[in-house]
Amino acid sequence: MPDTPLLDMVKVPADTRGLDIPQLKQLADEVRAETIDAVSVTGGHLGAGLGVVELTVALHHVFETPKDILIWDVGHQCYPHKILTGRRDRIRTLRQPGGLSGFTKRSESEYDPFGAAHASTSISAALGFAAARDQKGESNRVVAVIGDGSMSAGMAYEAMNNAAETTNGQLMVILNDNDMSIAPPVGGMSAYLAKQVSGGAYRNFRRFGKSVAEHLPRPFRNAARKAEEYARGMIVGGTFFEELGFYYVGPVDGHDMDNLVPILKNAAAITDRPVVVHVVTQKGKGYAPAESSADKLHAVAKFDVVSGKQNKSVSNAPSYTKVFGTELIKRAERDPSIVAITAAMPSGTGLDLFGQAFPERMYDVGIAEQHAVTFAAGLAADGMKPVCAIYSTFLQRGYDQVVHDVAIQKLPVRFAMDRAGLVGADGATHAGSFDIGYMGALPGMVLMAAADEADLAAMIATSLEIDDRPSAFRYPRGDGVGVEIPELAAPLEIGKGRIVREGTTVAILSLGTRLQESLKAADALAARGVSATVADARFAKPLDEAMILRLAREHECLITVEEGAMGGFGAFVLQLLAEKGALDARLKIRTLHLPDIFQDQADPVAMYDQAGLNASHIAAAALQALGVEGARAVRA
Ligand SMILES: Cc1ncc(C[n+]2csc(CCOP(=O)(O)OP(=O)(O)O)c2C)c(N)n1
Ligand SMILES: CC(=O)[C@@H](O)[C@H](O)COP(=O)(O)O
Ligand SMILES: [Mg+2]
Repeated sequence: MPDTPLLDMVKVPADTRGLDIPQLKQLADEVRAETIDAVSVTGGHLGAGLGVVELTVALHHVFETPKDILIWDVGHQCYPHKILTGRRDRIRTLRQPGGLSGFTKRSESEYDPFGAAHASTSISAALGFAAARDQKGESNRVVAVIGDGSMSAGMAYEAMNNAAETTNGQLMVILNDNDMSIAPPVGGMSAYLAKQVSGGAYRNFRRFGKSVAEHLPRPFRNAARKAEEYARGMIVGGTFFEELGFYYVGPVDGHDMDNLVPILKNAAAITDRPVVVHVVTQKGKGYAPAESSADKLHAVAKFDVVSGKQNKSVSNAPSYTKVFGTELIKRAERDPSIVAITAAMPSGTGLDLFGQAFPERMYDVGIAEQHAVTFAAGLAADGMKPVCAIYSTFLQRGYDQVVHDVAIQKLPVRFAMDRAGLVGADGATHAGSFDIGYMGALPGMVLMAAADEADLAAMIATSLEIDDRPSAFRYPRGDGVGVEIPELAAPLEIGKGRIVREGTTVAILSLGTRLQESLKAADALAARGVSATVADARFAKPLDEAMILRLAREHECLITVEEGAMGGFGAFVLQLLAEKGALDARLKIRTLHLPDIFQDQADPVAMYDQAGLNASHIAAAALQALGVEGARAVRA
């Protein structure tokens, strides 16, 4: 590599515009090395970013960002983009408290015109920008970069379907086809794209240049018609996109700067209709440990650059995800009607284990949560026991389907909601904050929250026995607390909580894994001479009315604690007490829940501290409610 690193001179994309192709190639090499080094100290998403290094350099070279709009789908591949857009000095704060987000974020930079993290939103957002430019008479280009995996979501088609009649040539969609999602891609679109790519060598610049001619203003077109040959393959391929009114260009080698730059320039010259440029890349490109890894190092812990060895934290308790996967296998061995559905997250949900055991009974529907839910509803309607495993945050994508296709029809779909509560480094976009409210509001829904891994096993058993209505159980990202899990957990009595510790003055009513902190809070209160009962609600719906009314009746103070936003469990308890006339001046109540803000990334414990949901906060809330002096300074 030449002496003077170009990356030291390139602070923002404008600094790349005077570079020639060899220099752009050098810059790409430097950006790739910087990305690998940065992620080795921060952890995060690696494979996707490595796959778009050349594309990122070429896009910022060809388009005048930030005036031209560049929107990354999901945004997990945006680290090279951040390095090139004035954030190289902070790239080693990625996903750290107070540091750079692991995804694109409007508040972080003018080069991030639209935030991401949930997949398949980029074309809709880009179309919005394009339509706005049309309205304002501005001619800047708008570019959306979307991966092949993210093209499996309905939202991408909704936008493609709408594009041709919503804007003229402002919109360009770069389809980043690396033939990977987190796992290998699934579905017809993936097969279609593979066919496009397999149709011979990638198109190159020499032939494409002439084909643009027919899209040039008329005076130039005749000159172009003299050209001996239009690049038929460059134009005719991509029928699917052409039918949607797009001009299809590709497939193009996304690592070949010699062709990528001129092709992007030519595609940018097409202004009479939206353009899709089908770029073929390799996820994990340029880093051997990523290239050889099955998941192309989609997400990594901190690692040693030379060996690729990750410093993964070791715990003697299994993760909740592992417990879910293992328990479901046990149940499926005994019940052939059990089938499992994931929306492109087999390893994240633990269903990869289930899929190995029962390949015919595990469905990966791609990034398609809406479809996953209604597909599960169809399975349930025809007598199967579908377990739909979708992260709490991603289930938001399929909520109307939960209401309309599952709950109203009282279909016994089982929802395994992993990543419930705060998730840490992925920050606000991935927090499972809202499912208690949005699932608990549905008539007939049985909604459970595991306090530990043994509870999770029992809730899986409980859910599988519920055949007359939908049920859901939530559990957090990360490891359990190390309690023993029975070989075959007994199902719970629906709507029944449990008293874990008897006391007299304060009742702490916990839902989910805040139980451990609630018990520590009771100890802290005891040290201050205050006796506390600790109860595990287990069910957010139906509530254990008898237990809750008794707690209210027999204690001076009632504290509810949940790993969810306001309008969830605490609200349900308050509504119950109000309806039963159990709210009176004697009873002092505090509902502890996630704060009414979107919390940025940090370590989960620190985030729960910020949220006021650790033991010291629970104890302080009780003392403050009781009017005890110095309530705030409780050391738990
Ligand atoms: C709605 C939604 N569902 C699931 C995910 C989890 N997820 C993040 S990246 C990814 C795979 C994306 O594949 P692709 O678009 O091909 O990008 P690549 O990683 O291959 O660059 C998935 C499933 C998500 N971010 N959003
Ligand atoms: C980018 C994305 O959405 C996924 O990769 C997500 O970050 C996975 O989250 P977990 O690491 O909790 O499985
Ligand atoms: Mg992909």
